[in-house]
Amino acid sequence: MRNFTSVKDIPDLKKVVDAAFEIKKDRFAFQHLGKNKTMVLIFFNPSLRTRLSTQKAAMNLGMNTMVMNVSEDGWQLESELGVVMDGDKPEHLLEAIPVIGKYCDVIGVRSFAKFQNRDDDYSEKILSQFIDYAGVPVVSMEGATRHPLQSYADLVTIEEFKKKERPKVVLTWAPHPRALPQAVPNSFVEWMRETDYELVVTHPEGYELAPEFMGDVKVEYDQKKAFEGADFIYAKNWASYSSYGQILSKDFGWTVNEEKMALTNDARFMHCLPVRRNVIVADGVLDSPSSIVVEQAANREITAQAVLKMILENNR
Ligand SMILES: NCCC[C@H](NC(=O)CCC(=O)O)C(=O)O
Ligand SMILES: NC(=O)OP(=O)(O)O
Repeated sequence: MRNFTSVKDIPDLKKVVDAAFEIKKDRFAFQHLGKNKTMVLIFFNPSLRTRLSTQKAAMNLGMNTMVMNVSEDGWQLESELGVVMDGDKPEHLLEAIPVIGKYCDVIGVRSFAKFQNRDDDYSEKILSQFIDYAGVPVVSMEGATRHPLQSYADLVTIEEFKKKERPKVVLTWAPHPRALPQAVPNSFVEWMRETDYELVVTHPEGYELAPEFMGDVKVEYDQKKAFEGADFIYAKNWASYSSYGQILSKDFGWTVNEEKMALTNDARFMHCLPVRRNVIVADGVLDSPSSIVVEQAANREITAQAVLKMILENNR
């Protein structure tokens, strides 16, 4: 594996789950791999978990890390090709990316969907320029259409907490005041489809995810029906794909609450965080023993480390 931007970069899903559990046993056993290696983490958008867990993962492997919030600390970067740069952006990605690549051995990039143009977002315009011009391996720390470090941690968390071989996993849309990207749900579905779990997606009409991610995954428009017998409830808001970037509903009838959780098979509650309390999910669920959101976030360190370990081993 050179770059990590989707589940398709993973050669064998079972092996990477085992690799994560191996790291969990002793996360400092591979310090020799990263000695004198540097990771640069570039953020076009805010972060708490990805920033800290990926840095920690790199440090566990003996790497040095440098973090840059491009939107605040650096020159504003132009990404359009062939433009006359007489506006507010002093530097082009075409120079910035290879320069960053000269200072490090691995680059992590976070660049969310901009919601200006669906084709630009779904072609991963920024992330693919990093892959083309960096000269070193690139790890997605949430692109426009996927959040693979999150999904890998989600999978490991389900493996840790599942009580039956083939759990029923439900991805439910929930309301939110802002338009959020489809990266987390797309990616979650993409990873879950590689397992033999029973996967059901539930959302209001108009919130269908891109067909390339959904394939033949079952959509149940009745949220309560979807919750019946579920072993895991994964909540997330996303903006519409078909009416691209639009908020079609803020219906609090979709908030995950105790009454709905009672329909499940004593399900565990998951969310990638940050989560808006009493909008996405009621306090009563988030503060109950069924919530595993903190354990899920803790696994971000483990799976980021597993990814970096694979990259360091393969690019020696
Ligand atoms: N990295 C995990 C989620 C990041 C982002 N959430 C957010 O932007 C939430 C912001 C807010 O709640 O206002 C998303 O949905 O893709
Ligand atoms: N879940 C997640 O990626 O969190 P951050 O946006 O805080 O990094």
